[in-house]
Amino acid sequence: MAKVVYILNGPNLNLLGKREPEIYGHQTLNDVHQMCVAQAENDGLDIVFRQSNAEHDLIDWVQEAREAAHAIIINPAAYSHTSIAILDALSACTCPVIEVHVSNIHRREAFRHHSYVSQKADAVIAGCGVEGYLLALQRAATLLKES
Ligand SMILES: O=C1C[C@@](O)(C(=O)O)C[C@@H](O)[C@@H]1O
Repeated sequence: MAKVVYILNGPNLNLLGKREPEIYGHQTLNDVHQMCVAQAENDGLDIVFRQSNAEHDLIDWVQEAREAAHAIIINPAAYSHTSIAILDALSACTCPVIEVHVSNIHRREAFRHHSYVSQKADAVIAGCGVEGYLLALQRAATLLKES
């Protein structure tokens, strides 16, 4: 049975490709989904790919992933900087957690420099554009081969 990686996306990432392209680039979330499907196939992984603008959806999906996923890749978007609830949900998981940000949050406004989620994340990828999702999947594949 293939191992399962949940890829969860937070608020406003549905606007990827349209929203501030000078920061987030021109590829859409659907493009990212397709790229992830292709890479996961190569690595023999199954992915569950979701986006929500609602914090409670992300918490429910992390709780679902706690039972169903072998690894979690999450771009919590603005909730990275505010959500102790998402941190708590992730902290209840024993599988690897990889945090992704399309932009380099450390080169942006000061309020983006701190992420609650990073306290739990095994790895953080920021500033690699949407390629960051592929790097995260690659890392998840390595960790899951080791486990
Ligand atoms: O919505 C986002 C996207 C983001 O997580 C990124 O992918 O670069 C960075 C966050 O600060 C921002 O709120």
